[in-house]
Amino acid sequence: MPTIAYLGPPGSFSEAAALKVPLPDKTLVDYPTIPDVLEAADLGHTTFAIIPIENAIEGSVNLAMDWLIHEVRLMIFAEIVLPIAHGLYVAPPQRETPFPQIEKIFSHGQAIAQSFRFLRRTFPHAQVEPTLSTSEALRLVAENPDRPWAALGHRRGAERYGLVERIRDVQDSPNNATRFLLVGHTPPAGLPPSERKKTTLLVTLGRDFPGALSQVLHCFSWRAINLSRIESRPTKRRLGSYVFYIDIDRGVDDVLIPAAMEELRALGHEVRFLGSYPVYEVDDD
Ligand SMILES: O=C(O)C(=O)Cc1ccccc1
Repeated sequence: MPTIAYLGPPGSFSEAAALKVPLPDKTLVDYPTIPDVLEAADLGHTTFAIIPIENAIEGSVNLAMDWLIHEVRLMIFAEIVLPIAHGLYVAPPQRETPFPQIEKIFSHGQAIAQSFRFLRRTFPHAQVEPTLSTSEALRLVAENPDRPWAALGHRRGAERYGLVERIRDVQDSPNNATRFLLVGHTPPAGLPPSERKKTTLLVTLGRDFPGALSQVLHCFSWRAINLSRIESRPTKRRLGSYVFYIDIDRGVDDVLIPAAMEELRALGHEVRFLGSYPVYEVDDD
């Protein structure tokens, strides 16, 4: 049975995304950090890993992107788009603690960023402290019931740790969603067909010259290859040098995408193929 590494402990959004991977039999294994999750799959401790890569409000999850780009050699096999709603949870003894007396609010940096307006307005005096995951924050609050603390996280995660909901839907946009990637070394058998597909490439400019990026984009545009996302991340070799993470809004074909990659290489750019994969938009139920 395939195993999927995810950012734990149980009750995280990553777990909710992993549960939605459309493979009939799977076992989930939790790890404490995103690098640990990716390394588990890279070293073969698990068959796959699932990582959050981009959020509708906060944008890229840089740690996940950078580890995927630089530290492991994994391919992308599927994308799961999960709606994200955060609630504010407290331990049972704090169910009536007035908001101005809540001293600390814990959560993952992404969840804090996705709820920043709410936190500033409703808890201007609270100390906001980042944790490795939202479920880690929920657990911390549950383990310290006598402290006037709260956590932002997933409703089902909060139920698992016996917490009480004080406010629901605190994220700064009702359409909040996160893209998760399923990555591994060997493609899964039996993923169902999807309406949408994507292809992801990493392009590093060979050398910098006026119009270098425009040249790269031109290789796609004249072939009518539509890009749905382009992000630059540091190459980490020196300041000011970037790798472009490029999503194409369709699956790889026999002619146009391979030709674009060949042309980019002939022009002296580095190209890495990260995968061509189905996109599943799921409900969080
Ligand atoms: O901390 C979690 O629960 C995660 O899985 C990371 C995350 C945090 C906030 C939104 C989406 C993913």
